[in-house]
Amino acid sequence: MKTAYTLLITQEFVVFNLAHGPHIYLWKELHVGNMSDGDEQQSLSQSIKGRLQEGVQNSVFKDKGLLDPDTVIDEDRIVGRDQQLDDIITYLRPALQGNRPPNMLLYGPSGTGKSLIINAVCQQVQELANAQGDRFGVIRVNCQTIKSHDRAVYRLVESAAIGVGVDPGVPESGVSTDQKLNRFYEILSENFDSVIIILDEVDLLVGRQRDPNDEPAYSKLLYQLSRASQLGRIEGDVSVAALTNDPRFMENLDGRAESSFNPQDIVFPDYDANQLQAILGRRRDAYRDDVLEDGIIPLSSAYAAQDHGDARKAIDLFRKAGEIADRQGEDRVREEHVRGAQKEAERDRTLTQMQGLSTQKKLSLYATAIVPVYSQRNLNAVPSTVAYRVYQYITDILDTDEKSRDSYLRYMSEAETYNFVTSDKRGRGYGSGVHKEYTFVDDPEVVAETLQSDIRLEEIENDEDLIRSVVNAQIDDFFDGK
Ligand SMILES: Nc1ncnc2c1ncn2[C@@H]1O[C@H](COP(=O)(O)OP(=O)(O)OP(=O)(O)O)[C@@H](O)[C@H]1O
Repeated sequence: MKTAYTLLITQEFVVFNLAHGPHIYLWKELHVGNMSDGDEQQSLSQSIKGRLQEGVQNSVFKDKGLLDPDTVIDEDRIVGRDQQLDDIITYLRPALQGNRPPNMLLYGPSGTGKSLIINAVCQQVQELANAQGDRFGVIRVNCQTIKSHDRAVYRLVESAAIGVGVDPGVPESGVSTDQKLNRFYEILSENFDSVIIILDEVDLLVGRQRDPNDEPAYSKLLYQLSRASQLGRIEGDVSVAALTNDPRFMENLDGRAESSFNPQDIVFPDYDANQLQAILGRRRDAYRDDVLEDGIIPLSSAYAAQDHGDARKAIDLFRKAGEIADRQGEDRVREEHVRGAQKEAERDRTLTQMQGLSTQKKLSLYATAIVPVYSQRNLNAVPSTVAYRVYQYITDILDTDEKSRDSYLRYMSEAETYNFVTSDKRGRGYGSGVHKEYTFVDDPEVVAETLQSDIRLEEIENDEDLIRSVVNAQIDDFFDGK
């Protein structure tokens, strides 16, 4: 039965004048469900459920998991990489014949399939080994966030222990690294005939180096693991597969580590736009039938190909475009959604990289970015002279410190090392000298927008027309002036 009441809603309180006196609720509390036994609550739940279901039913995705960065895909979705597959199959075959596979070094830029291919082959070896009654194990550790050699050893213990369902048997701290290493060898000896240790992003395991000449942690670890196997400190066969983006990785290894690790190299080159299209094509069924416009896969691939052919990036764009379509309640994924996804990705990258810059550096970069954005001419490269004058004008309206032209050039060199811009020197004809010009790696509009909110430049929003005319006056002066 419904209760009769009158309602008074203020900004913060809701007053129910019930028969037995007023009841006052905080408006916020009420929103999260204080009327737990009322019809209103039921209809609110129904409406939330309805909206959730509507979101699921109307989604453009059929199997979004296929575009999840961590999904292990079936073999039939792997495109190309035949040479790398052949090599790794050849190197790992001995594991099925009672012999030790060689150590391996897989290198290539990020998103080129290193983890995918090694994991796919290891999975098959594991299935075959199980079928013939051999105990083959795979221990994976991503070294990206591991800060020291000791921590890396503990992570190996932990990963091995979880894999075989035993207690790590050593605490994370309070015992020596050697004790942890011994426990690791013990777990391996007791549980496996053959083991592959996959060290992903191995070059990031640098550890605490007091001196730049100190041996990096990865060098020490690779030495220990390869020696332990050679010296028989582990009963079964142990091989290490190290994955890295750094083609010069071996140059940084200590001599002893280099000679005991002594890996077989497997190179993973960049993908081109056609290969990326094929990779996305095999995951097309992540989407419902007929929701993808024709240009979606080529455009996502083209953007990712510009960025050294990173398959992860192509897949991310392909997924984010669908997420944008869903957010906008549209039933088709259009090219505009891919462009939106690319802008979001650039904005994220810009934001992350900008965190290290000081306000003056950000201002210099902002002044440079708005030149092509506001220019009436088709301007790809920004002359430093124009950008510096715009910088001066902006510091003037903001009433902030104005740094010298040399400082501005220095800040921009730093922006170059962060890969926001590339620079070139260009002559302006006989007797006119040489000037420096900057080209933005990402869309300068995105860089300018991101910087504008980051350094709270809202106060110059009102001066936008004025700044636009200053930019164009400076450009005209530079190109047409004497
Ligand atoms: N040849 C391929 N066929 C199908 N999918 C691929 C292929 N190469 C890469 N991918 C997909 O791209 C994404 C990135 O691949 P992967 O993680 O293997 O790259 P990586 O080279 O190990 O990168 P990183 O160096 O950053 O760790 C994964 O989702 C993977 O499934």
